[in-house]
Amino acid sequence: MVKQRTDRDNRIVGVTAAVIVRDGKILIARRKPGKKRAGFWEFPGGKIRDGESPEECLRRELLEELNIQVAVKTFLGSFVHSYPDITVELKAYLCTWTDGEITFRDHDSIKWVNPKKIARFRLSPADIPIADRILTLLEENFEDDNHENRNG
Ligand SMILES: Nc1nc2c([nH]c(=O)n2[C@@H]2O[C@H](COP(=O)(O)OP(=O)(O)OP(=O)(O)O)[C@@H](O)[C@H]2O)c(=O)[nH]1
Repeated sequence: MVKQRTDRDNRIVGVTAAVIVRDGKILIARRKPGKKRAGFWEFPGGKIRDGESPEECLRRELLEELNIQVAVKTFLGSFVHSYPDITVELKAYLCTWTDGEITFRDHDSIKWVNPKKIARFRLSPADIPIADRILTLLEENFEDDNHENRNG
């Protein structure tokens, strides 16, 4: 069996990731110097605290990290990834930005990107399956739209 590195209690650490969509673009944020995986782009979010739901975690983290309020919508999937220091289970949700102006705390830059161009950015490795999931959903919607157009 492959040995996974986990937290002190030998757990996989649950982490939330918000895929915030606006005008067809999604928000990515770059981890600031001094943080683990500094310089990598990720979806904002963070570690789920004991007793907290992923949705509560996202609302708390987005307020703490970016100073914005979000509505948590669709669950996109959950992806486990092992780094040398931690194993995370990243739980991704589509979110919409409902209030507040963005200011950063844990990041040094943010970008709104066309999901089709996301591969140009050096994403945290755990986020790559999320980006793939978003692209698959976009393709499925495109196919659905084409299907509807053809049939009605
Ligand atoms: N927030 C966030 N963390 C991610 C993503 N992808 C990914 O691998 N991670 C990893 O998941 C862990 C979450 O850490 P974090 O630093 O954002 O969370 P936090 O603020 O709650 O914890 P902290 O107070 O220990 O820094 C880090 O090891 C981070 O590198 C992502 O898309 N968003």
